[in-house]
Amino acid sequence: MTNIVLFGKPGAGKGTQAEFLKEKYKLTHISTGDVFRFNLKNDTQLGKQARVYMDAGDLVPDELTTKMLIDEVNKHPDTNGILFDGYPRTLSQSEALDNFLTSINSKVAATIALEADDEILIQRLLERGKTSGRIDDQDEEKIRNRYQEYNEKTAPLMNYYQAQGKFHAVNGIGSIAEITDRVSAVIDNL
Ligand SMILES: Nc1ncnc2c1ncn2[C@@H]1O[C@H](COP(=O)(O)OP(=O)(O)O)[C@@H](O)[C@H]1O
Repeated sequence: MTNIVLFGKPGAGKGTQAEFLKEKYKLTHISTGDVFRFNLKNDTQLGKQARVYMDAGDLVPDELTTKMLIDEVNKHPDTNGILFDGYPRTLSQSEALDNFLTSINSKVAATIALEADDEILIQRLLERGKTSGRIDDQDEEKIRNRYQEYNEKTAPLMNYYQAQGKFHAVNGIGSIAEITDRVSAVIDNL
């Protein structure tokens, strides 16, 4: 299994790149944000528990998120590899992911970060909010809260993966195809 973690701030383009990369490398794309939104829409137990956090732009508690993630991975026992999008987002999640992957004789092959400037990203999200219907993209205060969550809880993961020699940063500004090429160059060298 070639498992790739796509890393980046809200709006960095993880979901967009994942759509191309999953086809190109025949990977299973798991977006925790998408899974949560599906549960919200269908008003499941999980959706009910996650809603207050998501609507505020806060992270959903680790225990709930990790359980959901493991359930998703277990739905694809024969996959070539998973493209993780939006997970892990805290140190506890990265440790949980490593422990889980070890338990199935696998590991994270690489973490690839899409890098872009905050102000550009906030504008992108506000644009997305006009058409996507996502409550968390329509209010600048909620967006800024997600950046604060990212800076406090997610940014430290860069060191975690750097220490393992698995962290690769890619310039996230450019055309979609250019960025896919940059990410592909990293994957092709693994
Ligand atoms: N790994 C995670 N841990 C905790 N909460 C998460 C995680 N992934 C997604 N969420 C919740 O779902 C929301 C939307 O996630 P996502 O679609 O990845 O949005 P974005 O990257 O645009 O902020 C997050 O703000 C958070 O509330």
